[in-house]
Formats: sequence, C-alpha cells, structure tokens
Amino acid sequence: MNEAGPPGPRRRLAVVLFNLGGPDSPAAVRPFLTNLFTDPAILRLPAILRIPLGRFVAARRTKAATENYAILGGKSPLRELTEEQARALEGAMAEEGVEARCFVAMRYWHPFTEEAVQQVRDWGAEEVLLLPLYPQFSTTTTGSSLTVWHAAAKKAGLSVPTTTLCCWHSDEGYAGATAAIIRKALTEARAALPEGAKLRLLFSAHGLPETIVKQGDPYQWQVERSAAAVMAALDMPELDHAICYQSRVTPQKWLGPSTEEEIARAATDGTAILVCPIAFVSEHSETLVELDVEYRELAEHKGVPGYFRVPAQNSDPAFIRAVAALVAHARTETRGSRDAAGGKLCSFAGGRQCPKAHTGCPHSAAQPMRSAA
Ligand SMILES: C=CC1=C(C)c2cc3[nH]c(cc4nc(cc5[nH]c(cc1n2)c(C)c5CCC(=O)O)C(CCC(=O)O)=C4C)c(C)c3C=C
Ligand SMILES: [Fe+2]
Ligand SMILES: [Fe+2]
Repeated sequence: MNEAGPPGPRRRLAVVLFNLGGPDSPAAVRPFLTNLFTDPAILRLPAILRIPLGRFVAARRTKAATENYAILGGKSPLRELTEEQARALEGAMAEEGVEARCFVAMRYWHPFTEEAVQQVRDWGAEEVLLLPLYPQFSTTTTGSSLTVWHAAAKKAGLSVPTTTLCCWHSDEGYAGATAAIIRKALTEARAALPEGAKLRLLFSAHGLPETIVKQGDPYQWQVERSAAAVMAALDMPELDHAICYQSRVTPQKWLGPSTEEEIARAATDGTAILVCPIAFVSEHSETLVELDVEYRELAEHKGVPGYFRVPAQNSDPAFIRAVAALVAHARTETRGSRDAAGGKLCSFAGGRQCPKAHTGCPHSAAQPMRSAA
C-alpha cells in the first residue's frame, strides 16, 4: 500500500517539483523539442506515427526556438529558477516545522524525472509528495509528468507512501501572493501612464489545442478559476480584465482568444495592457521572449497606448510560503482519492474540484479514499 497517512515526525520527506524543463545549450534545443513532441500526452497518435511526426515537428521548430533561446544567452533559465524555488521552499517548510528535501523533476530535459526518482531513492526518502509547479492541471503537463514518475518509480523499486497534489488553481495563498505582485505592477503601470488612461489586466495562459480540451482536459476551466480567484484577492471590481492564450506552436485550432487577438482589441479600444502570465510560476522563454519581446513589439506596432508585464512569482517569499502551506496541507489531507499506484491524490481543497465533464481530471481515474482497505 502506498498511502502517506498521517505524517511521521521523523520521516524523510521528499517533495518533488514537477516542471517542463528547457534546453541548457543551443545543441540541446532539438533533442528537448523531440522529447516534447514525441510525448503521447502532447501528440496523441499511435507510436508508429507519433515518433516520426514528433521528430519532424521538432526539427521544423528548432530554428525559431533556438533564436528565442539565443535572446536568453542560449539556454532556458527554468532549471536554475526551479532549483532556487526548491531551496526557498525547503526554508519555508522548515519554518513551518516540516523537515523536507526538494527535488526537481523536469519532463523534457535535465534533471529528467527519471533522474529525480534515482535521487529520491538514493537519499532514502520514506515519504514522497509530488508537487507540480503548474497551478492548473493539464493532461499535457502534470498528467504527463505523473505518468513518467510512476513508471520510473516502479522501475527503480521506489515504493514509499506517496501523495500527489494535482492542482492548486484557486488556492487562497497562491491567489493572494499573485494579487500582491499584480498590485505592485499596476501601481508602476499607472504611474507611467497619463492620468485617467484606460488599463486592462490580461491574464495570459499557455495555450492548448482545442481537441485536448474537448477530450476532457480541465486546464481551461482551471485557468478561468485562477483568474477569478486572483481578481477576488485583488478586490478591484472596477478593474477591466480578460483571459487569453499564448504560445500556439502547431497549426491546429488552439484555445482562444489568443494573446495576439487581445493585443489587437486593446489597440482598437485605446487601452493600455498589463499582461500577467497565469499558468507559469517562473520566468522562461515564453515570458522573457514571447511576452517581453514579441508581444511588446506587436503591441507597439498596433498602437496599444502602453504595454506592461507582471513578473512571474519565481521565489517571491509570499508565493513560496503559500506553496509550503499547500505541502503541509496535502500531507495531512484526509479527503481526496487513491490513485492507481495506491497513493493519495488530492487537490488544494482536498477532494475533486473539477466538474464531472472534465474526465481528464486525475480524480476521474482514481478510487475514493474510503474504499481503500
Ligand atoms: C503541442 C505543443 C504544446 C503544448 C500542448 C504545451 C502545453 C503547455 N506547456 C506549458 C508550459 C511550458 N511550455 C514550455 C515550452 C514549450 N512548450 C511547447 C509546446 C507545447 N506546450 C514548446 C514547443 C515549447 C518549447 C519552446 C518553444 O519552442 O517555444 C515551457 C518551458 C520553456 C522554457 O523556456 O524553458 C513551459 C514552462 C503549459 C503550462 C502547457 C499547458 C497547459
Ligand atoms: Fe508548452
Ligand atoms: Fe481536477
């Protein structure tokens, strides 16, 4: 049995931070993209088609992605920023009386999830908590990382009580910390604009092909919940705001409106915009290049009267404290479900939050806790 149960005071707790990963050199861009586009959670085709097509799509994307990473010095900053979050989280948990070590498990580049499994096993973890650094659950992100974690843990013989926190899209601590960062950015934006100028807050989330959402992925619903929770924490009912989706990378129809469309609408409306990345909690190519360079240029070209950006949370102390509280809560949570590996699966609020139609919610494939022997 793989359930965590009540936390033992001396148990060696490993908190595993899931993220996507990014290339650490120009030479790594193509293999990183190949790992991404051949993932069955991303390209939903039989392996015989998926692998050649995924390699082809990765090869075609390599030039544009390499140019983007060149702006960042030839690599993604995601690994270093996630390691910093890990160290900050260890400190915040220690302050709450939780002695734990954080491990970084990336999905498509080093340190790979399989490497993290080895580290957790070699460290002698007696309890594991799987913590996605994605506030919203998507089958393409957290779902994919969970699949790889469970396969790698089984292969490595890592069998300790494991808790999965599947999502924290409208956790109060997260929403409050995000609102505080927005408030500061709003003050700065307003100071740079003429008095009385219109300003719209744009929550920009990573996009997703519409077909994946139609297959039951709860991501869009959770993004909408996040925006609503942050607006509630901001407590500025008069603030104009909208949700949009960035980073479309395949020709299929993706979720809309796109961030480009919202930039065009802002130009038509003569309103400045403050763009807040809502599905990322660290800076990386899609914030530092897409938002800060490409969309800024587009906004200037379209005549948007002001373009501002809310920084990602990174290791913001209030954000890290909120994540530490999520960990503490998940460990003692008695609601939730039991996943296929026998571990505890819970959301930030305990049990399942997603409406039943979202069959991609991991609780759909899990058993209620109380049915466990
Ligand atoms: C079909 C392709 C993609 C889907 C679906 C997708 C979903 C998705 N991704 C994130 C978060 C991140 N994506 C990042 C990079 C990235 N994503 C894709 C493609 C899809 N993502 C590509 C091709 C890339 C590489 C960069 C590029 O070519 O533009 C990253 C990391 C970037 C870095 O700099 O390290 C993150 C983080 C989410 C949240 C999401 C769906 C919910
Ligand atoms: Fe992505
Ligand atoms: Fe869910």
